[in-house]
Amino acid sequence: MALEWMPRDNEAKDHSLHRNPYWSNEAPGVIFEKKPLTDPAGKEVKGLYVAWITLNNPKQFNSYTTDMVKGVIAGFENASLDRSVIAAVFTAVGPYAFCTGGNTKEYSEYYSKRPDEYGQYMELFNHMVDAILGCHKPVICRVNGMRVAGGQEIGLACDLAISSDLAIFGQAGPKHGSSPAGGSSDFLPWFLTMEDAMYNCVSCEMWSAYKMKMKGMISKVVPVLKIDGQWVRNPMIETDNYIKDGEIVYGEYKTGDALAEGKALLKQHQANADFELLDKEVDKIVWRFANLFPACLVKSIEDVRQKKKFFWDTMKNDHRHWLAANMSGEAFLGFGAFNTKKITGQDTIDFLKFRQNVADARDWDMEMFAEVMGKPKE
Ligand SMILES: CC(C)(COP(=O)(O)OP(=O)(O)OC[C@H]1O[C@@H](n2cnc3c(N)ncnc32)[C@H](O)[C@@H]1OP(=O)(O)O)[C@@H](O)C(=O)NCCC(=O)NCCSC(=O)C1=CCCCC1=O
Repeated sequence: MALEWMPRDNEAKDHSLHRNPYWSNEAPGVIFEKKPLTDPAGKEVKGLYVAWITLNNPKQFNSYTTDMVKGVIAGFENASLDRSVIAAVFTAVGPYAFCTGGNTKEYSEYYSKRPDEYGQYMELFNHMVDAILGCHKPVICRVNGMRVAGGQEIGLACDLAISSDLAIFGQAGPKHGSSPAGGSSDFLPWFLTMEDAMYNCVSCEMWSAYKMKMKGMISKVVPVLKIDGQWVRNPMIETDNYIKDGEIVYGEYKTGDALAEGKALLKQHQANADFELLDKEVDKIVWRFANLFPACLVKSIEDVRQKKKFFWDTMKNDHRHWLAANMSGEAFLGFGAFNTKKITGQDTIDFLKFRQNVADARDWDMEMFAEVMGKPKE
């Protein structure tokens, strides 16, 4: 006799935390989808899914608004708790950007000079990073375009990145009034050498996908331009040569006429980018994961993730407080300058004048701020 006599409740419970209030197909928003798992021949596997969490704000380069942050949290928390989900894919709409971070319009027009409001926002932002790092499914960043600022931070929180070769990677904070304290300063030194992490974090220079692949920050780069039926690698980036005149040129921007030609070709074709190869690579990884023991897989992933979490968990509350305070000073100026670039014709402040004012121990009042901001054009 077995144990049939023991009372059992066999009705499957619903563990999903969220009922999609922050998901929508309307931009700006976050799209949450459960796509069927497919085998290498493209055949659907019954009852198993991949959760796709898609940032949908292409007009503003998929920057996340406050409500979108909530949508991302809901997406990862539901994916984590869904027993039919194999992996989560984090991506965005369109051929230009995965994400360029916080929405600078919201930052400038609402959060600047409201430090407590921004502190509350940062709690949501930190929760978004925690939801990615805490998702009990493998998380793949499908980098459909540039991954900049907070976009780089939420991308680095993912377990693996597969990238379009048109993507660029970097930070924008020190140029536009913030610091890469949404994860990059904690994660990047794990991905790159300390020297590279330092420079990429602070310089606001954008590095190509090929360069980042070479440096080990992402898993795979694929072309997305298909011209006359042929895949064409990013025409602005050197990929055919490794060394020129004793310098590593692979992954660097071309120069002179070659760069101008590349730019023109990109301008002509980027809008019609084809993500077939990108999706194939994502599917390949998901299929590999689907054919591993789920518990052993996620335990292994979370053991590696823990190293990223170590510094993030140590620093995240401090980041929240500093970023809140900063919203009344440099962030007011930096995001204000970027947000008013169409009014003034310049997207940054006059940094040297600002430093001169600081050197003269000037009060940080609106008079001093006005001296360094652009002026409305006639
Ligand atoms: C370098 C850029 C990312 C790309 O430059 P470029 O290719 O020249 O494109 P643009 O013409 O600048 O941008 C195209 C349109 O998109 C709008 N846009 C771009 N990014 C944002 C954004 N983040 N929010 C809102 N709108 C955005 C841009 O205004 C253009 O619109 P238009 O109407 O003119 O067509 C460059 O775009 C850039 O530097 N963007 C700003 C990046 C930025 O500062 N992000 C916020 C950084 S701070 C952050 O993310 C943080 C995260 C958590 C921790 C704290 C924190 O600060």
